[in-house]
Amino acid sequence: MVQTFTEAETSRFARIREGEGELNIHYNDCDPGSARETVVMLHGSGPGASGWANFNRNIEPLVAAGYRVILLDCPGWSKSDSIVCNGSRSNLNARVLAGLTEALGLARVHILGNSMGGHSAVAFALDHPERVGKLVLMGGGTGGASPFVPMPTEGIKLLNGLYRDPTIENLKAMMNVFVFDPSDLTEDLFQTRLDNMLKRRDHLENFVKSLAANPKQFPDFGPRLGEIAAPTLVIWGRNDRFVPMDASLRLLAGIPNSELHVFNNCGHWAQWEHWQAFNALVLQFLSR
Ligand SMILES: O=C(O)CCC(=O)/C=C/C=C(\O)C(=O)O
Repeated sequence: MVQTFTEAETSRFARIREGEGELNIHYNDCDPGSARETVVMLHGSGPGASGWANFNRNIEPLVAAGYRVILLDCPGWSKSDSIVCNGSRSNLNARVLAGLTEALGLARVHILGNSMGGHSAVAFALDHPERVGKLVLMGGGTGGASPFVPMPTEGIKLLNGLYRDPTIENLKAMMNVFVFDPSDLTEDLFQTRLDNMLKRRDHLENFVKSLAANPKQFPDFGPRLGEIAAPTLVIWGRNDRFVPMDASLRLLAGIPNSELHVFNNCGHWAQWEHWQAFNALVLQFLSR
């Protein structure tokens, strides 16, 4: 029988040191009870994003395969403390991930990062190589300009605009660019996402302040990708209008032990748009 989980029953908090203070960090812990390995999933930077919202189609198959799945809500999202990030948000998230894995006694984890989560996974792998098993980078992994697509991309412009003016119309405009086939997006999904956004206007305001303080929240790790020894699966949507597919080629070229899978007819949310094939791909990669 497939074990099912709810957000509420898996909801946890941990206090993580950051600088001179502490952050109250929310995460979901989906533990089958007999797991030998842990997969940490890191969400993207959109308004109202959370681990659960990004990865709810990916949790149960991984738990059914025996993995403990932890969904970290980065500072500035969901039920975690808010923060103004004046430096690298990729490295801030990596420090929080380091604190959480230490608090949970996890010496080594696999990391599945979506967009900003991918950038943060790479930052963590560069700072703590001994604590990374395998990496799955999906729609992210490094900042830096595309040689082919005008930046900021149309998707990022809509994302930044939504932070400034959080309306259902602007949310729909962003989400319709987010995925290749918007027909799968429901009014319920929009409303849930809008409710999550409006519950934490401090997150919205602080993201705008962070961008003003440092427009390059996600550094270009290109020169350091060769340091990553972890086996890495890069997954992208060919029709990604947020972080263009050529970023996947930079990751493939830079990370020595990496491979790339591109989903056709897929936007920026491969783990949601093609979830069955995505889950099978990830499980096969992790099991090797
Ligand atoms: O700007 C970047 O490089 C990262 C963009 C990003 O992380 C966007 C992700 C958005 C979501 O995952 C979401 O809104 O659910």
